[in-house]
Amino acid sequence: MATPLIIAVPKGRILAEALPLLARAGIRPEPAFADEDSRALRFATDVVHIELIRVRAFDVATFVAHGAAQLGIVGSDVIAEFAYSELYAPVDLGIGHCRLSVAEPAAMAATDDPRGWSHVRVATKYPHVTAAHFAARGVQAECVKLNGAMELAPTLGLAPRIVDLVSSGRTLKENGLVEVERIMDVTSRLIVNRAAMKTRAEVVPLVEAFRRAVAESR
Ligand SMILES: Nc1ncnc2c1ncn2[C@@H]1O[C@H](COP(=O)(O)OP(=O)(O)OP(=O)(O)O)[C@@H](O)[C@H]1O
Ligand SMILES: O=P(O)(O)OC[C@H]1O[C@H](OP(=O)(O)OP(=O)(O)O)[C@H](O)[C@@H]1O
Repeated sequence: MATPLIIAVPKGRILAEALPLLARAGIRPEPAFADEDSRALRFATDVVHIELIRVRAFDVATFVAHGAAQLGIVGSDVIAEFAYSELYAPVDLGIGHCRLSVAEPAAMAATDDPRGWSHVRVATKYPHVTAAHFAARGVQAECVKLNGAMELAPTLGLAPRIVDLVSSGRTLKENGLVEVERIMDVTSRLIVNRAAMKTRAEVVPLVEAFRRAVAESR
């Protein structure tokens, strides 16, 4: 029997936006895939030999980089944070729009000038992107790694600033923070394992199917 082709898809907010794109690319998973209450992690699709796995957003890149999955759907924030050389990101899927930004308490921002920073202490889920961003402009960044709820860090004294994803800005506002610097714009991408691109004949036609699906949805 042929080895199945595995596509890694993040659970959470991207899943809902990814399902119509997958369908347009000709891949319809078994119903349990869209059911967030299901405890299954590996799902059949209506395409023989194509299976989906549902993993955490940050783990999609790791599964694909190591060849455990051949393709994946993941935010460009995650791709930038890992910078795996084994990953190729050929299609911008146009979903999961947000931005990665530096934020700080509104009272602090009133008198703060980012051009005067020489050292910053930052709470973030993105220590590598954060350090590289600040290093590029000669600022040393000391990062406190968190996996969520970064917005709590300034008021609780963990770090005066945060680097986190912003979309509507509601989370910042409700926690008394304001955006002071934008690091990158983010959308979700189709990622492919570079070796699989060469060794699995099904990969290139699938990439083209996703490209067409995105063009049709515009
Ligand atoms: N507010 C947002 N608006 C749009 N896209 C977002 C937003 N927040 C996150 N994303 C995108 O969705 C991806 C997954 O984010 P999500 O918040 O679902 O993951 P998470 O809850 O942090 O994941 P996990 O629980 O696995 O740690 C991010 O990597 C980013 O690309
Ligand atoms: O600007 P907004 O529209 O408020 O969106 C920003 C929020 O969205 C993301 O979190 P998410 O809602 O995914 O929660 P989580 O990180 O705790 O999973 C991000 O980490 C911010 O907290």
